[in-house]
Amino acid sequence: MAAALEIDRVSHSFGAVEALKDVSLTVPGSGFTALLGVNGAGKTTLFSLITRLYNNSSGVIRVAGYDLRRQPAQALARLGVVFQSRAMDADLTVRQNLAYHASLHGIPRRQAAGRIGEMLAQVGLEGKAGDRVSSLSGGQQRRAEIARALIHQPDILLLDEATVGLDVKSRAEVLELTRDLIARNGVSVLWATHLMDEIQPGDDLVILHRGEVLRRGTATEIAGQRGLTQAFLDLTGVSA
Ligand SMILES: Nc1ncnc2c1ncn2[C@@H]1O[C@H](COP(=O)(O)OP(=O)(O)OP(=O)(O)O)[C@@H](O)[C@H]1O
Repeated sequence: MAAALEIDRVSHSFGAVEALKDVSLTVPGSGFTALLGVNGAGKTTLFSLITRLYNNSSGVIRVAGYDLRRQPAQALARLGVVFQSRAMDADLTVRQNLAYHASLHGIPRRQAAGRIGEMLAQVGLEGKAGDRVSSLSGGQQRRAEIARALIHQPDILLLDEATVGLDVKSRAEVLELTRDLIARNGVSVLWATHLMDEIQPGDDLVILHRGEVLRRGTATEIAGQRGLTQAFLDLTGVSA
């Protein structure tokens, strides 16, 4: 299976601050890849490059085989994103938010209506389509954002610290839902987090620290005998 995302030697600076230094990683065509790093590691900067909020001026980014710089429309069409900050219009209903997103992707209205129902059912929000986003709980809003991000059937879903600000129960639900979607939709996931307990032994794991990829492998390989917490501490000098 082709890689869902390939990052090859990507760097990015904000003036004198080198936010990403020669970053390379691959997200396989299916499954859960965790991008683990403490605050300031460069996770959001990397997501901003993948989504073209910033231009990548060095290295290559490929989404589902499409070069982001040369074939941006094709690449972005294969990408679904849940940003760290809330990104839905709180005064509109869930359905209106999703319909707007579907129209941006050129999905015909009738097809979009069916797809919205299907995705809301998958994230456990059936019956909430007509509710204003502002009336939903934080966890429900995140789930609606996941449904929105999947409306155009992307190959890869990026989630940037998707559980920040949620209570323990909602955090677990959002994470479990995301893992279920991999099995149901065959989508592949890049999950950026600073929380080690969100990572499972079989997950692919990339450790990003101060803009550099320190390790890539399965969580089990990286953890070794000492466990992931100690391995992270040994690698970075800080605890996640
Ligand atoms: N717009 C910006 N201007 C200047 N420096 C920035 C900007 N955005 C990020 N940085 C710097 O780049 C580095 C990486 O930040 P980034 O936000 O990508 O990290 P992060 O891993 O996503 O952390 P967090 O979880 O806190 O957002 C940090 O040193 C940060 O201060």
